[in-house]
Parts: sequence; C-alpha cells; structure tokens
Amino acid sequence: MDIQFEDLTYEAKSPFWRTKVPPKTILKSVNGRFAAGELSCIMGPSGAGKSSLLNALSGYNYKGVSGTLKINSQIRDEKLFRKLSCYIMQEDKIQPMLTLNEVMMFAAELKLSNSTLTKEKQIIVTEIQNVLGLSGSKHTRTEFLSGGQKKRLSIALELINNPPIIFLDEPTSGLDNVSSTYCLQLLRGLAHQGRTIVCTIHQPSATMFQLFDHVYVLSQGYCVYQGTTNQLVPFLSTVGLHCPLTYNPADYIIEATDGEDQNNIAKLTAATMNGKLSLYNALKDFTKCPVAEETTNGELLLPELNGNLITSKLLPVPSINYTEVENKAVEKYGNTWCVDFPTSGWSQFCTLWKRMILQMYRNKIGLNIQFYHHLICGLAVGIVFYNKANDGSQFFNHMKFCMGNILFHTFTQSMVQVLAFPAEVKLLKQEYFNRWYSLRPYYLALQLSRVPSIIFFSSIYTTFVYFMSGLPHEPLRFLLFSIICLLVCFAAEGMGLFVGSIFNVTNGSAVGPMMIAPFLGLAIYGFDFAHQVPWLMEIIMQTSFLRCGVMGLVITVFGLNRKPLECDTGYCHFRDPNIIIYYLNVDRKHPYFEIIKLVIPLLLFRFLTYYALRKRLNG
Ligand SMILES: Nc1ncnc2c1ncn2[C@@H]1O[C@H](COP(=O)(O)OP(=O)(O)OP(=O)(O)O)[C@@H](O)[C@H]1O
Repeated sequence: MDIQFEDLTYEAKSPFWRTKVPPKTILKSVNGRFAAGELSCIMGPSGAGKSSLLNALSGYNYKGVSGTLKINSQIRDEKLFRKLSCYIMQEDKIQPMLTLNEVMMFAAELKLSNSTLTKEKQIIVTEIQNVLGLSGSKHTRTEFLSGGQKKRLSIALELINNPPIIFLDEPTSGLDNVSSTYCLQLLRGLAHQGRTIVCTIHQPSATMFQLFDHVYVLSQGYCVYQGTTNQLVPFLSTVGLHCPLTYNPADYIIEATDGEDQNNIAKLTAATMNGKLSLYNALKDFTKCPVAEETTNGELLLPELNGNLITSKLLPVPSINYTEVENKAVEKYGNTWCVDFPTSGWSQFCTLWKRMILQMYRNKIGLNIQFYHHLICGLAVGIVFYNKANDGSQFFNHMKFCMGNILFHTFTQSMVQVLAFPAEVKLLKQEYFNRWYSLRPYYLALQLSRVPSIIFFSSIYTTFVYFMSGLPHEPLRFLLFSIICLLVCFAAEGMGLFVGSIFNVTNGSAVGPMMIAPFLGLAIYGFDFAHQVPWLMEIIMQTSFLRCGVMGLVITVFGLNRKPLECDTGYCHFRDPNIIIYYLNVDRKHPYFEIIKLVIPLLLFRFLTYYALRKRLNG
C-alpha cells in the first residue's frame, strides 16, 4: 500500500491560556510518497518536524493537520487506515511482569480473531519470535530484556496481526551501532516482503543510511530531498552542494540544512518542489540487498547477531486491496465496532482481565508492600485505640478513630492510583491507538481486576482496628463497619484513577492531596455545632465522601441500639451512645443511607475517569 500526502501542513496551536503565543507552523505544505515494499526513512536535523510528520501520517495526531492524505492514490478512510497500520513509538511501552512469550500471546489473543485456535496463535507467535531473533528470550520477563530486544519485541507485537503499514518513531534510539543496524536490517527484510515501513531517524550512520530504500529529508518543516539513497549525492550536486567522497551523505545534507543559512533549504525545497518530485531509480533492485534476503525455499535470511545466523520462514505478506477491504467491511458490518477490532468486546475483556490479574499476582513486591502497610497500620491504630471503644469518657478519641479510619483508606487508595495509573495510561494509549481493543472492555477489566485485592487488604486493616478497639462483637455492626470502609476505598480509588488519567505523576502527586483537602475540610466541619449548621452548608457537606464515610462509621459504632458505654470517672457526658448520635445531629440517619451516599461518588469518579480517558485517547 502506497502512502501519499499532498500540501501537508501542521500548525501547533498554543494552549488556550497562552493566547499571546502565535501558532507555530511545523510542517509547511510538504508532499511525498512512501511506497509498499520499501523501507523509508524520514530524517533531518533536530526539530525539523520528523516526528510531527510521522504523527500526522499515522493519524496519531490530527489536530492542526491539514492537507490530503491518500492510500494507493485514494483519499484515505481514517478508521480503516488505522486498522491496516500500526505505530511503534520511540519509547518502548511493553507490559511489565510478564514474559516475552506471555506478552505476545496476550497480544495474539487480542489481535487475532476468535476463530484462531490457541495452538495456531502460539505457532504464529513462535514464528515471529524466530524471525525477529527473540526465541532465545521467550521466557525472560520483559523488564529484563535488553534495549534491542525490547525494540524487536515492540515490532513483534505489532507484526502479530500482520499490518501492511508500519510506522516507527526513532527505532534505533538508545541502541548501539550493532543493534541499530540489526534492527534496520530486520525492518528492511520485512519491508521487502511487501509492507510499507516508514521510520524516523535523526542522523543515520553511513552503514544504516545504505539500508534505506527511500529517504525523505526534512528541514525546518520543508522537504529538502525525497528519493533513493544513491540518488542523494547526484541530486545535491545539481544545486551546487558537493558531498565529498569520504563523507556520509546523510551527515552532509543534515549539516547543509541545519545552519541559520536559509539559502540551502530554499534551493533544495525548490528543487524537490517541496516533496512533489521524487528521485527514484527506474527499477528497484532489492537483490543487491546484502543483509536480509529471501532464499529459494522461502526463508528470510537475517544477518548474524551474537554469532547466530537467524533463518526463518517468511512471515505471510498481507496482500490487501484497499478498496476491496473498505467495501467489504462496510458491507459486512455497517458499524465501526466490528470493523475496528478482530475480537468481541467480551473476549477483549476476558483477555485484559486475565492479563491484569496475572500482572498483579506477579508484582510480589507491590503486594507485600500493601499487605504489610495494611497490617502494620491496622495494628498501630488498634494499639492507639486499644479498648477505648467502650469508654464513655473518650468522645474525642471516638471521633478521631472514625476520622482516622476514613483518612487511612482515602490516602492509601487514592495515592496508589495517582502514582501508578499514569504509567498504565501510556501503555493503554499505545495499545488503543494500534487497535488492540476498545476502551470499554479495558475499563471494565481495570475496575474488576482491582476489586479482590482492595477487599482483601481493607479487610485486614478493619479486622484489626475493629476488634482491638473493643467494639461489640456483633456481625451486623462489623459488616457495616467493613462495608463503609470498603466503599470509601473504592471512592478514593476512583478519585485517584481520575487524577492519574489526566495528570502525570509529578502534577498528580500535587493535585491528588489538593483534591482530598476540601473533602477533608467538609468532613470535619461542624462537629461541635452540628445543630447550628446552616442548611446550605449541610447540603455542601454531603458532597464530601469522606464526611459520608465518617458519619457512616459514627452511626455504625454508636447506633444500632448500642448499649451504654462504661464510665470510670463518675460522670461521662457521652456515656449514652444516643447522646453522641444526637449531639452530631445524625439521630435521624441510618448507616444504609450513608452507604447509598457513598455509592454516588464511587460511580461518579469512575464515570469521570472513563470520560477523561476517552478524551485523552481520542485526541
Ligand atoms: N505542540 C507543539 N507546540 C509547539 N511546538 C511544537 C509542538 N510540537 C512540536 N513542536 C515544535 O516543532 C518542531 C518539530 O518537532 P518534532 O518533534 O517534529 O521534531 P523532530 O524533527 O522529530 O526533532 P527530534 O529529532 O529532535 O526529535 C520542534 O521545534 C518542536 O519544538
């Protein structure tokens, strides 16, 4: 499939709060074509607009992009194009806590249709591992893979559904020369099977440069060269730029267009008509490729890596007629859900849920930290309030006890998500963009996968504090106490997810506690003048899930026909639990009512998180 673009302009607008900063034009009416069966490279000086061009071509960024994008000379349908292409980002975003083979099998579950048997999926995965030289590390956890292996794994994951178009942003960044060359040789081999592969590279070495079939050079948002590598030097000579024989042509053109002198850029842009002209050899002669060749028995011969010559059967080449696919898809499905994803929403949910549970189970350090955190805090709070629950002279301690429990759950659950979720969002962004799954199954799996651990850890804490504080051994009271704490956990988790879905870790760790502060203020407001609180304030106070939690605990601890407390000091004003209940103006309330009120923020934060994620993923 050939990719063409005409008059492509990208204008980056400043955020709305920086109105005085004018929009910046990064791509300036560039034109070009990347052909099927070729490894194409977008190169140029730093800041030339390479990533911006790749983002625009892949559809990763469409805001501020104008111009015409075509596939096989037809205006492209963005939804269909995304189904046929994949984008491998510069930073290797790979699921942690899983082995290489597991990551690939989960990807296969998501990317291959339900009708493909697991055995067949494993065969495909093994084949790709062989082709990419990854079979030796199939049981290695992804965190322990080398940079080059991670890069190859990123490519391997996208090859599972065999897309005909692959975009890669800086595939060699962070790799040494040998690994970079190997990676490009691999891409070249894959491209020569019929795929369209386009990558950006800042400044390739002479060896790497020769591996490209087609280069597209950008400078200051203009196209200064487009064509084959061996046509570059003769082309430069035509505009009076003579590359010395011993010089790497890639270095030469970058240096010639990197300075303040606009003359060279203007000359070259005019000579290429800003990308409208392309310098191609009449015949593409791939047989001269010294590195990744196809043998007569259909094997792909890759160069030696660490002394091992890797041979493998060729991956099947996708032969797709764009118009046919488009017509068939619309005819068959008529809606976007099926066109976009090879598996059903239910099977996406099951696979994602299994993957999340396995990752959670494998994260032993994380689980241990949470376990000991809940255990130690439960014991500590239990010791501080040891047997105080029955003491009628300890009113303030009773209040601190209820407040402390709610605060513990709020901070624990919200901050974990504020700190952990941004990294997950990055992974989600890559997988979602490459059409592995839709947001709904992911979101449902995300929510449900965390439920067992939250219930388990919260129960450890509440069991210790409840029984150590000396509260009555009544099943209903204990159950309500646990449920209220649990609902606060889920509401706080929702809040943490909401913050984590919008902000990065640095900003989120400031915003998280800032969001808790008003809820906390409303939670402790008016304890000593509960009957004089104005009605408007009473309504506002109900918006704090922390207050609902505290009041829920107060009613659970002192309500439900609690017997009078003990009093060793002769006179205890709050000996009768009904007086506490009346004093705090909750005598007409029931724990069930507070439970219902807690469900509202729990659902609201989840809805807001879903909406924030959708906004973020869809640009
Ligand atoms: N959203 C944006 N707002 C303002 N300027 C932007 C925005 N995106 C990119 N730019 C600017 O556009 C120019 C091109 O950016 P781009 O990332 O495409 O360059 P590049 O060629 O990939 O550079 P490098 O090789 O250093 O990664 C840079 O000067 C960059 O600062």
